[in-house]
Amino acid sequence: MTSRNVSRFWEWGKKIICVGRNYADHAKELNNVVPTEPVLFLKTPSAYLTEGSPILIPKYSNSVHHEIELGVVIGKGGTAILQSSAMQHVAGYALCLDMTARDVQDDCKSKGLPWTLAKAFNTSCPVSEFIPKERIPDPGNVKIWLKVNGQMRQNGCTSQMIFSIPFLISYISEIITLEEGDLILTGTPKGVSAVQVHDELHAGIDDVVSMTFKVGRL
Ligand SMILES: CC(=O)CC(=O)C(=O)O
Ligand SMILES: [Mg+2]
Repeated sequence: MTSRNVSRFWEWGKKIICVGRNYADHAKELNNVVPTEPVLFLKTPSAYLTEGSPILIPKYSNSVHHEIELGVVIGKGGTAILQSSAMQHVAGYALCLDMTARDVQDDCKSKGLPWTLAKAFNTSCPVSEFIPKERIPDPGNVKIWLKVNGQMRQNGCTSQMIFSIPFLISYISEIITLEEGDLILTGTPKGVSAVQVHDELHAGIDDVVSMTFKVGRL
């Protein structure tokens, strides 16, 4: 038994594993090919942000995009987890933002460089409160939405994911051992766009959870 409470997973310093291009409509809006295998990248724990503190646009970017995503919080670790038992490793969920310095990412892509500067900067992973798994009986069919200053920008459904949550847990755990407190970001639907200083981002999962973040600059 651990004395820590997974409902405050962002304080644990564990891994943030992100899946990219998991929605065909988003891959297409950025002129990316629709993948046949998951595209993975990482954020560091200093990317975590909870409500009440602002998202900070880094000095080196002029185009930071919002990406609303369903996050899966791991409750029981494992390596080479079978798809059939993958959901037993889930403690719950969180609504997450994969804030992305798109101009930097485009530059990295053109030079064949890794995406760390674009994806892993401090405050690049705002998260909602923890949602126990019982509150989302079918995580493969929930609506995730995001408004900027009251205007709907992203309004997708996790049923549009190319790779399901059990598949992702199994696939990732073959490569990277999953631990209690890790977070998997499952990709974003279409509608990503640049945010500006003083913007207000308001997002939700069906009627399960909502969260609000303001945007600032370093
Ligand atoms: C092109 C991307 O930034 C991929 C990504 O993060 C996604 O959610 O899709
Ligand atoms: Mg993303």
